[in-house]
Amino acid sequence: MLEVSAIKKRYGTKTVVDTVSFTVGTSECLGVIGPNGAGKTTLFNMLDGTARMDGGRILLDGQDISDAPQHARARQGLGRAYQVPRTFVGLSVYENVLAGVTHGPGLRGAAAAARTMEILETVGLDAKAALIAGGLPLMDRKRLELAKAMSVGTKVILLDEIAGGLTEGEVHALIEIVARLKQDHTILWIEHIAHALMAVADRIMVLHFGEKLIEGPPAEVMDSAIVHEIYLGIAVDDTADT
Ligand SMILES: Nc1ncnc2c1ncn2[C@@H]1O[C@H](COP(=O)(O)OP(=O)(O)OP(=O)(O)O)[C@@H](O)[C@H]1O
Repeated sequence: MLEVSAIKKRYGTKTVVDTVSFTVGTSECLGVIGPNGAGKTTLFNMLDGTARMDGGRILLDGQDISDAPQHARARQGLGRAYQVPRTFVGLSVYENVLAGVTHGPGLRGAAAAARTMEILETVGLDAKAALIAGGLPLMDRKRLELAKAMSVGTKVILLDEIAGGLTEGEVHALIEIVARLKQDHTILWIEHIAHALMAVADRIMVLHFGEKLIEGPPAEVMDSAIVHEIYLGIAVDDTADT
């Protein structure tokens, strides 16, 4: 569904994403981790068209979207949920999602209304459809952020550290929603909360100074010497003695 080949981004003389490639299929979740400044957000910005690429190619469902503007990528089914929810605070929960299904997949009338309610049910907000978004507690704002990403992202959803700031119980509820979304979407998830990624991701990719260091099954990647080294500062040679 998403095929990324050798994408690159430079700011001035600094290469912040360096020749990164990966593919993610439907009903798959690729977790993305890496220390601060590793290039994770810049990667997402290139995927959704917020940042221009300096090289490489992105195929979405077989179509080359490398030069497509952000709104065109949204129309082709790519949505994104942000760490700090970007809700329209003065609109209702329902109107926030309706705006997405209208502008993304371009639904109208009864079809748009039905899709909006279906999405709200998926994230557990159907009973709160009429409430004003700005008054929701944090977990419900996260649910709404996911709903907005779904409203546009009919095929691919980018999740940008959505579990931040939640209680342990809320993180579990979020994991369940993401697992539901995964059934019929392609998901990329940047997340610092490791157990959330371990629960849903099929593979994890590690970025460091813009380069992809490793990609593989979650347990294998999290136990790898390279991850221990970059997160805990334990040199690979040292671990051999312990
Ligand atoms: N608009 C910009 N102009 C110049 N440099 C930038 C810009 N955006 C990001 N960078 C630099 O690119 C590098 C990668 O940043 P990025 O935000 O993608 O990292 P990250 O892995 O998402 O980090 P974090 O986990 O802290 O969000 C950093 O060195 C950052 O300072």
